[in-house]
Amino acid sequence: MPHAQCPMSKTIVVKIGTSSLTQPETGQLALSTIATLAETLSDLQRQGHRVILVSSGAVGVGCARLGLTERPKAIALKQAVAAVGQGRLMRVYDDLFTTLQQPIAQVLLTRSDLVQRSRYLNIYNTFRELLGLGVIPVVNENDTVAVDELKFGDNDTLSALVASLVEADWLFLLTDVDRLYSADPRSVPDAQPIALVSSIKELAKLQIQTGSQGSQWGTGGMITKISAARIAIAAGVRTVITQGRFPRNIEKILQGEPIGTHFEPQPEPTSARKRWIAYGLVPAGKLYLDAGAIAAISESGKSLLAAGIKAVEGEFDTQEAVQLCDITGNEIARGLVNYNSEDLQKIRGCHSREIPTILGYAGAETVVHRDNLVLT
Ligand SMILES: Nc1ncnc2c1ncn2[C@@H]1O[C@H](COP(=O)(O)OP(=O)(O)O)[C@@H](O)[C@H]1O
Ligand SMILES: N[C@@H](CCC(=O)OP(=O)(O)O)C(=O)O
Repeated sequence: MPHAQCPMSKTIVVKIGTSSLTQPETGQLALSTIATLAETLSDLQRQGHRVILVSSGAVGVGCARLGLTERPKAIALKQAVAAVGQGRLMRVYDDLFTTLQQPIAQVLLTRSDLVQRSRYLNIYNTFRELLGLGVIPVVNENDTVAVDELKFGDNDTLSALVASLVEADWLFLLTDVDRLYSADPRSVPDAQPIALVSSIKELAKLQIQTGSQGSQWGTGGMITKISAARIAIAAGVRTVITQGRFPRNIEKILQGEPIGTHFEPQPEPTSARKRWIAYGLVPAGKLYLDAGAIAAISESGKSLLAAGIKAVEGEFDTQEAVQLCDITGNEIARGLVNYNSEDLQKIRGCHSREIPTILGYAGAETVVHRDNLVLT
């Protein structure tokens, strides 16, 4: 979020996971970590930076409050527990930040808040006002009302979307390991630490193993942090994975110390509208493309034509978002379609000039125009 007054001031999004906010043995709050985090973020705010905290912990704290020893699996129970924990969590944050004279705000988001462009922009305006007022917004998913089909699912993704929305300079993903490794260091003792990932291409080459899940209370494990980093760096946000137990490291990292794993931002960030298409919208279907179409969209920056579509999956309307995949289902891009799924089933594989005869009307020449297409 640009700031007219001070060129040195940065927009910083910090995400802290349940594994750092709670003590692993008891599930009780890790008070010293939270207090140091509050001090660090308040100091950064006072130095002129704009700070947003994305905090997990509603479910973990709710469980501790209710004496539950395991993260609930049933959705209704999880939503009820989150309602207990979120209030408790905010109470703790507000006590600590108030002691430090730092106002905070609670912002609870659901996936559907980002789908509609007007709501997406509205959230942007709210963040801008809060940051302009010197407030630190404390963001979480609104777990109590979120439905499965429309969920961020994990706060790593949420924090990357928030960082992209506000065009942050930095995203810090605080967790219970000191950095990213070539494999899960808990199960692979000789896993190699990774200090720097300089591009999305390099990330693919590293072939990092992440196992299937995270710690006992965490949700996504390392895999969601890596995909969050991809979203953030595509938006031009420098991303760091580092240990949550030492929040003061955030200041050291900002001063240039090589702590944690750094992901360099893409030099030419994807435009705000394309970021909304790629990550704000929820794709309603999939188009499977042949090799020629993949080369055309990914190497030559061309629009997608019907001729390159091998198969169509899902039911969607015109102007909805779909995933563009290779024949095995790997996503390459996302885009807004100019035809609904029913019409696409009829014209897939056909030349554009045949479309009016097949459909009985002259539709768009492209299925996804390059202005509405974004490589993921
Ligand atoms: N390649 C990897 N490098 C580092 N940690 C990994 C890796 N793969 C899996 N992990 C695991 O991910 C865990 C952190 O994820 P998670 O428990 O979801 O944390 P949080 O609650 O901070 O979101 C670590 O405890 C670690 O065991
Ligand atoms: N919204 C959930 C957190 C989901 C989540 O991503 O948790 P974590 O892996 O600990 O960051 C909560 O507040 O419990």
